[in-house]
Amino acid sequence: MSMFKKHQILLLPGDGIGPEVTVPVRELVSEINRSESGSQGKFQIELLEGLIGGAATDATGKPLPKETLEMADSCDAVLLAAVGGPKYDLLPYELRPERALLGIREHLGAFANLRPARLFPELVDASTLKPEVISDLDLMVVRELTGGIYFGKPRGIVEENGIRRGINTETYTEPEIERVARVAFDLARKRSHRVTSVDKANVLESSVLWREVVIRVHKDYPDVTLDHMYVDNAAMQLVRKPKQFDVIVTGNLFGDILSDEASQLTGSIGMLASASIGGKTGLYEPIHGSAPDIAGKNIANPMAMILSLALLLRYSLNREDLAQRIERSVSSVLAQGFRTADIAQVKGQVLGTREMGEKIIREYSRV
Ligand SMILES: NC(=O)C1=CN([C@@H]2O[C@H](COP(=O)(O)OP(=O)(O)OC[C@H]3O[C@@H](n4cnc5c(N)ncnc54)[C@H](O)[C@@H]3O)[C@@H](O)[C@H]2O)C=CC1
Ligand SMILES: CC(C)CC(=O)C(=O)O
Ligand SMILES: [Mg+2]
Repeated sequence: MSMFKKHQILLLPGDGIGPEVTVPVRELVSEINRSESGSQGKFQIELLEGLIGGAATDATGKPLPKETLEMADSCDAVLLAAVGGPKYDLLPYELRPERALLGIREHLGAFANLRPARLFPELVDASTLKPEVISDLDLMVVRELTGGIYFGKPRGIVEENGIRRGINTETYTEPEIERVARVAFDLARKRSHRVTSVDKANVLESSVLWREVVIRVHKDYPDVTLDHMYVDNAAMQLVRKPKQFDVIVTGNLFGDILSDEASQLTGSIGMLASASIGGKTGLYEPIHGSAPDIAGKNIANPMAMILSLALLLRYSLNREDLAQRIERSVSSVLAQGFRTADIAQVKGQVLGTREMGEKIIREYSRV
């Protein structure tokens, strides 16, 4: 009988391109298990699957079934593809797929969303910026994930005197800011010791407090340089001179927007993975959504999802070696000239989602 526990990962394919980009992950996990099963091999992964988003609503009437949360709690990590789609857009907020996404992040306590934006050298031509501005780009957006305006109360649509009003509330507490700031400063220590805190402290009290707390926490990190930037300027600076940034720490809404912007610097949103940490169980997701415009066509880029598995191995399963092996496999396939449609603007042979997944897995078995 086996003497070791398999690492359990809960896979949540979700909606739109979610199930498509999940296929290569299942195959890659099989390949990892195969290559780790040697006589020294004590490392095996068991994939469980669950429902979330529109797929869960279709099957159970609820976007975030209790069973999904129970499975998430008992697993070592969760890997979620994407949720949402036009079919669900008119549902009330509590029943929307996006509510389920926020719900699982909150349930897991995954308050720090790390969104690395690293340019694979092979994709310099796919970036929207000139090679001299963009080459070697490697920045990290640390986005607060379980607070801010996506969660603040009051929220809703009310009617007063026949006029409807949509309400959302941006709110941050000191402990919420402090804990995510610490994650950013700790990360900066492992990188180039620079943090830019992004806020809108010229008009928002939540940002005034954000800035105050970040400055206070910074006192514990004298070896790290801290500067502050308003979010409108940061959005501009990201496309003007992105290499001025190393770690960006910011709130939920600003981080959501800035990381999608950063993805274009690296070629495509189909390339960027994320890790949401801070709770007992880590949550890993590509930064993209369910991309209904390309769903079901076998053209979505599976690399963001595959690279999210790499982050899971790095942060939750403590296997930096396997994370790097996946990243090397992606690099190597790109170096051979293979592209998915979203990164094929300039050159390369265009592969479908499945075929790109197969290439990366074959490469993984070699590198
Ligand atoms: N984490 C999640 O589950 C997220 C879910 N959403 C939901 O997804 C749905 C669509 O939202 P959008 O604003 O269109 O954002 P999106 O990220 O799904 O798509 C934006 C654009 O990027 C493209 N794109 C995204 N992922 C790609 C990939 N892997 N390969 C190639 N191209 C890719 C899409 O085709 C689209 O043109 C909505 O229901 C939204 O609420 C949006 C963002 C995150
Ligand atoms: C439902 C949204 C908050 C999802 C999203 O755009 C994201 O987390 O990047
Ligand atoms: Mg987003």
